[in-house]
Amino acid sequence: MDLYDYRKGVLIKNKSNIKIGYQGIKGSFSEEAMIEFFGENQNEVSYDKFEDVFIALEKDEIDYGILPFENSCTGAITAVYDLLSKYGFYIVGEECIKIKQNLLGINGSKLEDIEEVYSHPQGFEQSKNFLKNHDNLKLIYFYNTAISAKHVSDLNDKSKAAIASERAAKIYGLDIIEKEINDNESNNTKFVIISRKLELSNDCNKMTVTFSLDNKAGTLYNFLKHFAENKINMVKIESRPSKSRLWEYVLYVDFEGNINDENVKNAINIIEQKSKYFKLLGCYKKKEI
Ligand SMILES: O=C(O)C(=O)C[C@]1(C(=O)O)C=C[C@@H](O)C=C1
Repeated sequence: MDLYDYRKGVLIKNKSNIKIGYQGIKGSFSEEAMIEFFGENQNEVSYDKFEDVFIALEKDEIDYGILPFENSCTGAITAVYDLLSKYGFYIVGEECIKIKQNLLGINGSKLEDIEEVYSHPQGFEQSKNFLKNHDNLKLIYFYNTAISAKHVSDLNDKSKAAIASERAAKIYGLDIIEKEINDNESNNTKFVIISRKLELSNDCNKMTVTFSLDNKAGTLYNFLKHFAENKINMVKIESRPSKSRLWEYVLYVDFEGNINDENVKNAINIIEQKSKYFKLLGCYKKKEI
């Protein structure tokens, strides 16, 4: 496909009167990331599962979805990569928020009372050290950290706790039994804003492309050298099983630049010609932290 075909995408998103979908309920980190990116009082729709956000976008029920993409300690949220490829949507923005996990219980409950803890798998994964030191706790995997907090509040039982944010504690009237139990102090999650259409603008300074490789010696080097030769700063590579052919992979590469930069055009033109499958997933504004 000629690079210029990509410009059929919408130019610069119009942020008024839009419907935004996220996974979870009020008090989830996804909702927090949505507020950070789009601002307060948006026309928001919440869903139980990541895939529900994709389905809603496909059905035109929402204009954008916001989903977690990578945690600074636990790595890629691979389910979201796979859904992005399944539904063929685009990345139009990114947000990054600091994640502080807390052990929450109903009013008056103490650590000694807790027997069962509810959270999203990421909540447990990010609080491994705390949980290792309290291995009597039974962990119950739940859709989302905030849904866990609400559930504990509804159960109104001193033996139940949730791992979730301070904001979720406030919203669902829970006490913080143990503050900031995440293993790493600089625990951040990057979120992507997804859309049915590609959006391009001159102030975009980060891009994501996805492509597949032949399983032959030197193929990856032969692809990646085009980034180096064009002096492009690559910021991330993620590899996911292609799912259509056994032991074949699809690469997701993030790099700095804009689709209109000559060096970017050179590199991605060559990579596109050489790869069996290629897609420009997005050209968006990098979140500076
Ligand atoms: O459970 C939430 O509150 C979410 O928004 C989901 C999610 C995730 O899937 O990674 C988002 C950010 C944090 O890393 C923990 C959980």
